[in-house]
Amino acid sequence: MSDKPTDKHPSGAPWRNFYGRFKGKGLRSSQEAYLDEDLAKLSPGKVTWDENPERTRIDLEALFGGKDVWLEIGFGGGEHMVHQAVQNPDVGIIGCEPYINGVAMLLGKIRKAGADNIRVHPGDARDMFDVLPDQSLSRAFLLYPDPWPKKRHHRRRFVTPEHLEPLARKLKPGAIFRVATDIEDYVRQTLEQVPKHGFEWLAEKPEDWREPWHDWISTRYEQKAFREGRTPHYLTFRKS
Ligand SMILES: C[S@@+](CC[C@H](N)C(=O)[O-])C[C@H]1O[C@@H](n2cnc3c(N)ncnc32)[C@H](O)[C@@H]1O
Repeated sequence: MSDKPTDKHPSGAPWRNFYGRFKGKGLRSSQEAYLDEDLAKLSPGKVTWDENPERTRIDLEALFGGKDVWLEIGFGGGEHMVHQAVQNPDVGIIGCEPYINGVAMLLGKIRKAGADNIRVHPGDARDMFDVLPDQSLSRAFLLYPDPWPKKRHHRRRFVTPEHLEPLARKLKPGAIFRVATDIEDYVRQTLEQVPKHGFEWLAEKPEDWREPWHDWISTRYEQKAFREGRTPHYLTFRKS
């Protein structure tokens, strides 16, 4: 059975009532329109459901016609994802973000750029790990993940086995995983944890973290980090 996106939730309420979590300012009416009109069309959720969870998978061939597939985890306002989509029309990009205001911002940017190679999951990246085929992604981005600064909250960080193990399974051998963070202790945890999951840190010298990627565009969160005097770190890993 296939799960077709429809214009309305079965209850008749607009989809935006069911996506993500609301946070921050209310949505402008134009943003509500983006959510109502565009989100169902941009869903990666053409999942073939099966009683066996191992066979419940997204058909990426149908979604992107055989293009390389990249994943952005926590796209915030979506500026980086739209930038990459426009620069790389031969790639299909799936973005995950539970922050509904961010999803609405992204949809506005997709309309403006006219990008047709983005699909949006308005929720947790772990939902995608459940439905993506293994070894299907050639790139993943984790850009300024939530820092969880208190020590007792470090286990909530994305760079923990709970997230890294399924992410590693979804990446192809040779795939690239980029992590940007402005938190030194996050760098420590990333360099400690990510290599345990079959990734090699691609740094010729330790200070290579200072250089942004050649195709980088600064994100909203990075701009905030600069304003508050924090230093970005750019880490690149390759999946073995
Ligand atoms: C600090 S913000 C950075 C946003 C954006 N990448 C940037 O650089 O501006 C971290 C984002 O990750 C999202 N996030 C947190 N946990 C997530 C998860 N499990 N799956 C997807 N997104 C997540 C949050 O909602 C938040 O928008």
